[in-house]
Amino acid sequence: MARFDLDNLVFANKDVLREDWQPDNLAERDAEMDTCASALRPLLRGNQPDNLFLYGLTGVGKTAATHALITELLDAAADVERHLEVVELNCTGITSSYQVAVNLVNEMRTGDAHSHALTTVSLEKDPLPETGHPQKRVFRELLKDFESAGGDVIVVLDEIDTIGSDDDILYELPRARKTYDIDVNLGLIGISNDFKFRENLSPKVKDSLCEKEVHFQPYDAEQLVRILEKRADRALAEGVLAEGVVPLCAAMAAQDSGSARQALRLLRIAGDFAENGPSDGDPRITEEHVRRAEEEIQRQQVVEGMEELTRHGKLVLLTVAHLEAEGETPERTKVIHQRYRQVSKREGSDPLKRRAMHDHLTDLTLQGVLTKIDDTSGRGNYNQYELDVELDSAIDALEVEFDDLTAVRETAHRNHVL
Ligand SMILES: Nc1ncnc2c1ncn2[C@@H]1O[C@H](COP(=O)(O)OP(=O)(O)OP(=O)(O)O)[C@@H](O)[C@H]1O
Repeated sequence: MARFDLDNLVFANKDVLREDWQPDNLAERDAEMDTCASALRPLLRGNQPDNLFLYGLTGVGKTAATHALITELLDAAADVERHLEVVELNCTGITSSYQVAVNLVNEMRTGDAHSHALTTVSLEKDPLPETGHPQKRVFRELLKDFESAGGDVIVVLDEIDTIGSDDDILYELPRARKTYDIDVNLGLIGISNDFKFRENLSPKVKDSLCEKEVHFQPYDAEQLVRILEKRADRALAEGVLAEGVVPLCAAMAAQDSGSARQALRLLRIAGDFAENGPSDGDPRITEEHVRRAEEEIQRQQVVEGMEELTRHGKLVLLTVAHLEAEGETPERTKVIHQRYRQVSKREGSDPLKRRAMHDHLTDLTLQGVLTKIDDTSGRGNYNQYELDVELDSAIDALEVEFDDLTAVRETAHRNHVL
């Protein structure tokens, strides 16, 4: 096939399988969207809405449902001739209420406000500097801007957990009508995948932000099949899907996380393998492509996770990879530490004490690279660790940091674990 030949492609519209594609009708989230709609409906009659807090694990449709809902609400507001403005902020990297307020102001004031999926306000005012004002003053500016927007306002704060305990804004915004005497109905939608953040909210914030809480449960395999089928219909060329591919992507994602993002990613990467692999002019996505996609995703995950690791985190992972190649995992912390000391010395690093090394085992477990197994057999209670990713993926990722890992691969082959 010529390099840019457009015949025999797997994808009809690959964008439909991408993360930022907004489905017209969001399947499988009717109940959650109904609850949210009932909280926001008062706006259509010029009344104060209930604030909403949407939470659930990653990839379960919180943001997609919010976008779909706001689109419906804006249509309904236009029908009854009510002026409604929306400001959306993704709080990733924002760590304080002050920064949230400045970013909201600038979201409304700078020309690129509409680059956000939802934001509809666009004021022609100078942006605020990121620092240097008292917090109260920034809050006041924000509320003045809400008034200047000329209608009622919905503020969407996605990934709101990044502000941690610096959460004044979640208390101030819902009270703004009273405290700052502004004549705007204001609805706040907070979105988070951090369950601890929700648990740790102070009672006063909980009362105001979480007037209605909506828990998005992980999708099960059947739901993921229906979600994938809808998107695959538009994304893929006719007849390219082998039977069993969608159920396999759905089952893998349901078993692991219940995330639609993960299921879509599996299908997209499987499609890439099918489109770019040998096909005799008749490409088809097969279950084999899905399995390769899963390995590829895992490999990427480890590589990404590795980038965040310190040198000692990497040495700990290398140690567990050695043990895995020898067929010795799961293994206890004590033994891992003994091997880690040897590995560190060989790699020219001073080994950490056992407790400090154990912190790295915990971090790697939280990142999903290792699994911890409680061993209560025999005397005492031990933690054991093993890889939670394919050994092959871990070695690939480790090769970025360490020179020659051929010996680990050879050991793994000898022991039939690769
Ligand atoms: N019910 C659904 N139907 C179709 N696509 C969906 C559905 N739920 C989620 N998706 C898709 O899955 C991807 C992830 O969804 P979304 O960003 O809404 O998840 P989230 O719960 O907000 O995750 P995070 O907490 O990581 O931000 C998006 O591409 C979204 O379009």
